[in-house]
Amino acid sequence: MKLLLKNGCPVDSRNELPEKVDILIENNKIVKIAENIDENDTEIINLDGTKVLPGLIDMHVHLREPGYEEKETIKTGCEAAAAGGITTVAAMPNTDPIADNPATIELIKARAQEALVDVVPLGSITKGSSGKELAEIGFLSRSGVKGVTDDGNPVMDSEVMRRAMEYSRPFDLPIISHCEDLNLAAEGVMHEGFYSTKLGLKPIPAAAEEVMIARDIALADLTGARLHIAHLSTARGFELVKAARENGIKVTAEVTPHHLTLTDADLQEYNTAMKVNPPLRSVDDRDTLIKAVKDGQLSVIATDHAPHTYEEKMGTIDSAAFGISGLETALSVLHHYLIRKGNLDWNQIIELMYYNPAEILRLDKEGLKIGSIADLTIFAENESWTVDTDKFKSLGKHSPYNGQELTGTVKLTIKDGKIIYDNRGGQGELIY
Ligand SMILES: NC(=O)N[C@@H](CC(=O)O)C(=O)O
Ligand SMILES: [Zn+2]
Ligand SMILES: [Zn+2]
Repeated sequence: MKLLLKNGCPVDSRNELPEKVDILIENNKIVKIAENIDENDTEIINLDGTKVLPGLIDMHVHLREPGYEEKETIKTGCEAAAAGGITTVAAMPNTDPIADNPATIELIKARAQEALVDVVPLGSITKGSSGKELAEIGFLSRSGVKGVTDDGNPVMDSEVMRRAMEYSRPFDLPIISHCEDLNLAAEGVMHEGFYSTKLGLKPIPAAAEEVMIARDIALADLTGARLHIAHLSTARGFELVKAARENGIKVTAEVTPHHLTLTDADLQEYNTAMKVNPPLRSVDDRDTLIKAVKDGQLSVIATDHAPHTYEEKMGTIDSAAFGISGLETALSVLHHYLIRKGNLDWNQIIELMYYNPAEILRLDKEGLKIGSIADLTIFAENESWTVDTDKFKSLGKHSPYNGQELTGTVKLTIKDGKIIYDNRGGQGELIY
């Protein structure tokens, strides 16, 4: 099987490429990249100057299977990823059962074989993510997990976290930390500040995140572990990470598209689609995070795609579940709000959503290069679309961007040399 993509604008500064290229794909691999390729008996697609990116990696995705298939399944979550131009997702272990053992990892891997995109399993740090007793991190590593995390919960006990970090080292696994002091966060539902007072909603102080980041950095320094901070949301949290990196401590951090584009003021209409953990923060926090990614001081953008059922997200802010569906809007949101405004460029996107997550998870990714697996994302910058959660492939229908017009559209997603998502006619068709 052959596929020839003509006139694409490649984005990959780590491989030297002309401004416009043709890419020939044979079976599952890129076999030729050149300014002009003539080839017979092949399907030809003219990309008309749209962007060609290496297939993106989202290292923070809640696929919910096994156990919460009413929220999402591996199949539907991977369909949402394909529609978002993402060809690899790391699956969070807060399923039921928690992915704290090899059997559950094997089940996830087996079910993921039928899925449209690659699923990289993550295991939990502690048994049942209860924060009490370490999971069998060695066995998890042997069954193929690429990181460990109790995401959804912090590891509150510092001694347990220390031991987890020590155990992670011989397996070269990153510890992905959900930084939240549960005593400080208490029953809070939104960021503590002017708006929590104005709206009469229970607050979560920025310090609930910051004290745990500070603790984890101290423990990473003590143990030499690789620490990755999940969904960083505060300015001081960023300053802590930056200072630790400058001191040679092995810490990376990720930020979500929603924390880069929204703030606590967006809760004023009591829209539960804005309820997420960590909460949308202040303008100052958001602007600090934007500057951090712009300056290349943050490693990763990840969606923290956290789908829930309609019932779980209806009702009041107090009662609704934390979490939003992010896979299908991420790239367009980043383009619309950041790239278009000069706060981020395409090569940075590739660092943040491809090379850096690949390095943290130890995935072998070489970008747009002869011999690479042909996982590609084709993105049209000049075409707009209106977010309509009813049309989401994800079962999670809650997005803070619902109803918004975004500039920039995923046109095609190619996985292993095969088109898995075709949006050229605007229909957003999935192809198995
Ligand atoms: N981000 C969220 O608001 N929710 C996540 C948990 C998490 O990422 O901590 C979930 O699993 O629903
Ligand atoms: Zn989390
Ligand atoms: Zn999460």
